[in-house]
Amino acid sequence: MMYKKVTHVIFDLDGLLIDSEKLYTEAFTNVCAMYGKEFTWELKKNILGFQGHECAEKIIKALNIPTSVEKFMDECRKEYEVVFRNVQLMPGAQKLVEHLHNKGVPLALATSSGQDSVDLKMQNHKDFLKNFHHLTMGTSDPEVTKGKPDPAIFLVCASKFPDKPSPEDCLVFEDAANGVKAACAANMQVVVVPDPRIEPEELKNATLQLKSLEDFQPALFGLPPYD
Ligand SMILES: O=c1[nH]cc([C@@H]2O[C@H](COP(=O)(O)O)[C@@H](O)[C@H]2O)c(=O)[nH]1
Ligand SMILES: [Mg+2]
Repeated sequence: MMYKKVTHVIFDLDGLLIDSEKLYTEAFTNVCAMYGKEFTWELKKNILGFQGHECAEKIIKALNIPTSVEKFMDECRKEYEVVFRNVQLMPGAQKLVEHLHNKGVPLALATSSGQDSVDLKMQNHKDFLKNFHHLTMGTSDPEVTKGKPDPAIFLVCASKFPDKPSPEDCLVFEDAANGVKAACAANMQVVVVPDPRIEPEELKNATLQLKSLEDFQPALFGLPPYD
């Protein structure tokens, strides 16, 4: 078998389980436009999967926007209140997560976001969150000393399962290149479901690349198959 058997699964959130990356893009586009600047894919691809303050820093610097990180983030937060009212789950997310949970596979979330942001984005998906044993939020958790691509978030997340699996026992799902790097650095296998515009070179270390979560076959990693 090409893939190693796992017992625990860790999911990224934005762009992987929920269709929020296009909403972040909408928010950033609007805030940049207030400064007469254009938020492009070239910029987006460099901030994908990073923590909020890192995104703000990179945008301000790249577009030479005359403002502070704090002010820019405040302006973004106002946009988030609007765009995140109706966040949709990604195709296949509910089916896969509920299937694994119902079969007794321990699941967790590891997101670069913070608590406020997760509360806002998941306001209509509270039942969905009950499938996860715990959430590790990079921006809110002091144990996560560095954001992705550092492996800290995945190692901290794995350590919060009661039976303390080793990294090799954990399978990560990601959409972003820096998340793939973080998972590899944590010594975990990683399934990537990327934005199709990401260069293949950036994802070459992923264990498996899929177009959609709907295409995932759990048995490949020794997980219970769909009935
Ligand atoms: O306060 C913020 N939190 C999160 C993001 C976004 O969230 C994504 C990371 O979240 P996750 O690790 O769940 O993919 C990033 O791509 C970024 O677009 C952001 O912009 N601002
Ligand atoms: Mg993501």
